[in-house]
Amino acid sequence: MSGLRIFDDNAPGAPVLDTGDATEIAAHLATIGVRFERWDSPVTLPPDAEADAILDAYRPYLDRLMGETGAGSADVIKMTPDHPQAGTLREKFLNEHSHTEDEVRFFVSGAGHFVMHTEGKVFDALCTKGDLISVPANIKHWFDAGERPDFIALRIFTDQSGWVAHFTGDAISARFPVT
Ligand SMILES: CSCCC(=O)/C(O)=C/O
Ligand SMILES: [Fe+2]
Ligand code: NI
Repeated sequence: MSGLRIFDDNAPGAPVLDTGDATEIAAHLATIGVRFERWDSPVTLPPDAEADAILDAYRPYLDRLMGETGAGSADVIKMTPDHPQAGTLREKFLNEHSHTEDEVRFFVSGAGHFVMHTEGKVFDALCTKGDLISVPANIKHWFDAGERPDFIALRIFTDQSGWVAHFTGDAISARFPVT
């Protein structure tokens, strides 16, 4: 189930809000400019579907999203517990960073935490199958799907160079473990 916990950024372990209600999640995230939607999409795919088949199946949704956001490209990220780069990618995404474009992701399956750090607060959004999240450009954040990541997500890019992160050097994610 999707969820949201909000903390003061100097008080890990003591959430000021903890909810699993999608309407409440969306409303709280909207206060920091984050778009969150749960999509009841009719798409069904075999668990071993290739990236191209996933992109094709979601093409109508992607076209609409890309039209709305002005994005130019989309890809699929698929993480499994035995992915050879699971550890390396986890380290990379766990370091607090920002992007110069909105980070738009749709969870086709599985789950992961997007954690935003802004206005003296930490917003830990647990995204699960069917969730769309858009983290605005320049908001500090990190991502964690744990030691055994298991998710497929669509990623939508405006930046022609693909995934470009600006790391803050703050080790805050170690103080706010989410998995
Ligand atoms: C679920 S997509 C992988 C994470 C990612 O691209 C990112 O920028 C996290 O902040
Ligand atoms: Fe990011
Ligand atoms: Ni978790």
